[in-house]
Amino acid sequence: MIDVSITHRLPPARGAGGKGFKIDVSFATEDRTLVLFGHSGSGKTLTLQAIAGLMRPREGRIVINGATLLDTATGIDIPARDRGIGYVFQDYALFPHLSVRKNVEFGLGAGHRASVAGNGKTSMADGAGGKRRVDELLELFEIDHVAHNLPGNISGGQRQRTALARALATNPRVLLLDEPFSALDPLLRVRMRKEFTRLFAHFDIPAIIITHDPDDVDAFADTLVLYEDGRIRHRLNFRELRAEGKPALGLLMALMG
Ligand SMILES: Nc1ncnc2c1ncn2[C@@H]1O[C@H](COP(=O)(O)OP(=O)(O)OP(=O)(O)O)[C@@H](O)[C@H]1O
Repeated sequence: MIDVSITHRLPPARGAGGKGFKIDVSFATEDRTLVLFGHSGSGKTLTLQAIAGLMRPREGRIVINGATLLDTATGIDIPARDRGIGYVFQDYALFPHLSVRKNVEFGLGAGHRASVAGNGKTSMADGAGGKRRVDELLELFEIDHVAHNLPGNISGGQRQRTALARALATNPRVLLLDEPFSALDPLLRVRMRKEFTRLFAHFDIPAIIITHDPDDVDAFADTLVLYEDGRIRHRLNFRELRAEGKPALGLLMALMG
């Protein structure tokens, strides 16, 4: 269950005119994959940052699978490192000086901190268990043969798999993916979408995905939230629309005008 409600106002950037930016969004779903869709600058990344604890909204409540990560009304604000979030940034944000293996291992350390903070999941950071877990992830993501390479010496798809493996190593409550396929060429995008579908089913973790690409929406959205200028303009239940044989994507395109 993902339940998010945030309100915040950002002042205009220094030297820039205008009113700044106001975000006021609220959505909840029991679905596994929620897609945030909308024009550039509509507030999608700010939403992920607030969920991850990287931005503190003025008012808000964020509950993931029963765990309250933020509730400004009651003063709850779990620190980012203890939220149990697997965040894959648009540019993957891999550590360039660490091997693929060490990047994934880093995730294990974060997972350990989250489990110490009491997210109810088993810790897997230590000793032989940790090494086994890293081996499993490297194999599952088909990056075991490049485990000792630096991120600068692997392909775009391998970089993306490394970032996802690192995020999943934390044993997260939820995955946050910011335009996960935008850095890939079109052919690789098609392949990685198929791989992600397989991996999502394997891990069975709720995911919130930001995208500008209707093909991502088609591949992943159970629920779709359409952002416009810091607000939610529409919410579509893609799972139901698909089940009813309705042209969900056509409906979305019509709504986008
Ligand atoms: N730290 C900040 N200070 C001031 N304004 C900011 C800051 N971060 C984001 N903004 C503004 O907030 C608005 C929403 O930004 P956000 O990054 O959430 O958009 P987005 O929907 O993710 O866009 P994109 O699809 O291009 O990534 C934008 O107008 C942006 O300029």
